[in-house]
Amino acid sequence: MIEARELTKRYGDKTVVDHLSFIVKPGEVTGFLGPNGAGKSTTMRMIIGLDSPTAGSVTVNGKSYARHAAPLQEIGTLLEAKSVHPGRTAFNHLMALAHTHGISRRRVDEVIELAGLTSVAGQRVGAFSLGMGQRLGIASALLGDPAIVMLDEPVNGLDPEGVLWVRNLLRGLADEGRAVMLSSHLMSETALIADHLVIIGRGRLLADTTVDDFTREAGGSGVKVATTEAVKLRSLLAGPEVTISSSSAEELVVVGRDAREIGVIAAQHGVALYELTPQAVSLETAFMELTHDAVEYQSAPADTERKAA
Ligand SMILES: Nc1ncnc2c1ncn2[C@@H]1O[C@H](COP(=O)(O)OP(=O)(O)OP(=O)(O)O)[C@@H](O)[C@H]1O
Repeated sequence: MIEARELTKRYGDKTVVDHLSFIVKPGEVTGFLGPNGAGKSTTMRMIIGLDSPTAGSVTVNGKSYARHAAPLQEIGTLLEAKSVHPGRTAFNHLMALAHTHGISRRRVDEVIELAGLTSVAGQRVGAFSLGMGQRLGIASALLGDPAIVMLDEPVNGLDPEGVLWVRNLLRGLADEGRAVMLSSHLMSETALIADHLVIIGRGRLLADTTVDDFTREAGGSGVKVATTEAVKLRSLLAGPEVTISSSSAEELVVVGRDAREIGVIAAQHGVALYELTPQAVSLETAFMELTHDAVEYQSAPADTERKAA
């Protein structure tokens, strides 16, 4: 378990992480989301003691990271720009790490296989593609068989097969009872892997929720119905919790009744429908709306860019 309490980091007069509290629980995948510059990497660096908090605290399995005698066995991490000696082979890199923690050669072979690196284990890391480097980073994170796995942007640079592999691997690790935390700036990808979401912007907590709740809230913007009998259908669907708007003579947008209910009412009254479409908001759109005011690097709208060009 990771527990952050009022975690704060300032660089000069800039507050990069601002009174952030959250829990990463065993048996769950926690997605740590935020736009570029939100403070995700800084928070992760503080979790493993690479940066010290200006205020607040964070513990890993009940203690600060530095107080664990064998931290690799508590928390396995993949942080961006991890330093790996380019002249070493993948096998030697993992063996060197294993030696520092008394981890057996057998475990090194296991993680090489788990990460799909068997055929390239004897190759120099400097010649690795971005995707192979990510796999090696994940293999390193799993070396100590840790109860917590924390990965910064683990699908960066991976091809679709690699993305699927990470997704299944992380799901499997959580199902074994481990606490899994992964950062991302992609909501849709994270929603496929995570159970729990911690969303930050400008270092502050914007939402601590579940993927199910976030998806449900993002989806509730009505059902579009098209029929030649719009006036009749409007009165059939009316109700105290129902709002109906109309953009043309044959179209209604109904909020407060789902598509199934509307279809059944229309059929019972012999009203023919030629469209019945739930107006789902994409997860990415909902995420962008949530984080909009907290985006550090706003891009100009596309048409402004065109005019400027
Ligand atoms: N050593 C530092 N000195 C000064 N400012 C820093 C330092 N490290 C990070 N920052 C600033 O802190 C903010 C948060 O950076 P951080 O890398 O934690 O964000 P992030 O959410 O991981 O972003 P990204 O998705 O782009 O990786 C940024 O504005 C960054 O410029």
